[in-house]
Amino acid sequence: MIKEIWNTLTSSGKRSLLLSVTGFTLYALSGIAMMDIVLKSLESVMSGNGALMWYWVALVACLLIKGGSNILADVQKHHAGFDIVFQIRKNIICRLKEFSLGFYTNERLGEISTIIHKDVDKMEMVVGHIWTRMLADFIVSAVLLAALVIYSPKMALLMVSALPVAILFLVLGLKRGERLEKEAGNDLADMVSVFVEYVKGIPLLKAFSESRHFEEKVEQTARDFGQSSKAVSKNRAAVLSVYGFLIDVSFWIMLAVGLLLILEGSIPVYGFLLFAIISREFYKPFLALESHWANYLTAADSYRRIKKITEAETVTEPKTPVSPSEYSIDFEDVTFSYEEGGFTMNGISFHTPTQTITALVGGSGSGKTTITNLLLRFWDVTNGAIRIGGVDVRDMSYDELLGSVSIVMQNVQLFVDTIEGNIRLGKAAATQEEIIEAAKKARIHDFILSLPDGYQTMIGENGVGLSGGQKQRISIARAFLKDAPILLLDEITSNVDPINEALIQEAISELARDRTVLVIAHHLSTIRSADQILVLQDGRIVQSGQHETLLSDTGGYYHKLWNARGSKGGSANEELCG
Ligand SMILES: Nc1ncnc2c1ncn2[C@@H]1O[C@H](COP(=O)(O)OP(=O)(O)OP(=O)(O)O)[C@@H](O)[C@H]1O
Repeated sequence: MIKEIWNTLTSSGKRSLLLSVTGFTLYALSGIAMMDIVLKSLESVMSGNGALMWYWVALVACLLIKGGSNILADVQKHHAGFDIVFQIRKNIICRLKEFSLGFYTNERLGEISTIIHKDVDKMEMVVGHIWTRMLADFIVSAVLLAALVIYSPKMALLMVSALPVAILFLVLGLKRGERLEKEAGNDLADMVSVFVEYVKGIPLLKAFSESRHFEEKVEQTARDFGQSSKAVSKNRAAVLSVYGFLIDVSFWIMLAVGLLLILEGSIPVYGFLLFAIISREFYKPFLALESHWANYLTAADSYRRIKKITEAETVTEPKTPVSPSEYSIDFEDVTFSYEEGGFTMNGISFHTPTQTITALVGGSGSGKTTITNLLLRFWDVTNGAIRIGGVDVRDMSYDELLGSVSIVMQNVQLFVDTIEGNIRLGKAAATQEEIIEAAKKARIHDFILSLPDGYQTMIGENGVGLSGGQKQRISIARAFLKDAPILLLDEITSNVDPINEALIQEAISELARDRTVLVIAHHLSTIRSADQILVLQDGRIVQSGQHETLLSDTGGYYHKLWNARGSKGGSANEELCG
């Protein structure tokens, strides 16, 4: 991690880091020098040498160096910390754009947001606040040890006598802490994820009087996190107390034996006092070792989660992308499964000629959405191929693939922006006229004009303030504006009033014209005139053809679905194909 973080820093970040370490080192050394000067001046006063003036000058000089180096270290440590945070966030943002959209279904929103907020911020703490001080403290210790060994090897040896045992004890304690920290980190991510899910689902849970069950789940994750955090703190406290005690043992052995050395005349009183005072500075990084290390562990855990994003698989782009010349769709013996042992699609083959409509019908979980997901490369097929205009979708540039497809799904995603801004998502460079034209085709223009701020009306998060049908028509306007040759349509099943439903149906019929359309059909009546109907069951195409032909097979699955459609069937004038 240390090497990777160092490589992530920009050259100015690296410079700031080194300057900060230098500043902290000078700060500590000048403080120690001041103590030595005071001792020396005491010795000189006691022995009657009157050079006190020079000691004062030296003290003032050291004080100025101490103050200046502290300012330098503090300013530069923040520069280094912000540099690493900015670089990591920049890397993550770049990666987020490269992932297949399937990544976002797998990864939980709460976990991603914890990584971006909390984990990345911890990196600032490691680089700015921990590394700089830790490095400086150890440099100071090494300098002091060298100086004290030269002054009195015996006393220096006594000073470090219990250190190896203390450090061994600490390392073993920290190893245990590492495992506990990891568990606590995972529990935190789980808690945040469940909490976000809970908050997002409150209206639904209330509607189904199901909130108690979910509250228990939230409580349980909070309890798990509380317990794992407690285990971390308990372990840390125990290890720290024993470790501090062992270092203290070194110190007191040194003083006790030091007194004997004074008596036998091996060291002067000045030397004894020098060790008594300066050894405290020598021990400082060792005493802070546990907290440095504990912070390092927390940061390493965060860094592991950050790498889950920065090293997750992205969509592979072809070396030499190919563009299709027309927009037929072919699935050729496609095999796919989301995970081992889970839902599997087998031998899916079909051909949708350009500018025709293919409807996907089948029970819930039969694989209709999976077919559209595979076309968009949200996941890649395990075997077989998917082609647009004869070109394997993996040979098209991902941007071109996504640019060739408009999607109108049931769950419309709207952003906190103006209505115009939300429609403009279909084409960033669209003119005002183009946006109005798209809204007219989507049968939403009159409604927008009836609002006090018209196209500049702000809409709340996820379209708060708009009805389901209005949101649908805004998403249809986006698709008109994008004007892509392929349209993926998830037929609306949510309850919209009859007027909205009729308007949506009219708009969709117009949108479907002259495009290659794959429609996930829930109302069989609306796709009776589709050019082709694919009937899916458990991840396989069990029937295909046109409505009348399929219906005439009285033993077939389509016939069964048609008879079971009941009130969901809709009326004849709802035909998708206009
Ligand atoms: N991201 C995923 N990871 C694992 N399994 C998944 C994932 N998405 C869907 N599935 C599973 O794949 C199967 C097919 O799902 P799919 O959404 O394609 O069905 P569908 O026919 O569109 O259903 P519905 O009409 O209810 O939307 C289901 O069993 C579903 O649980």
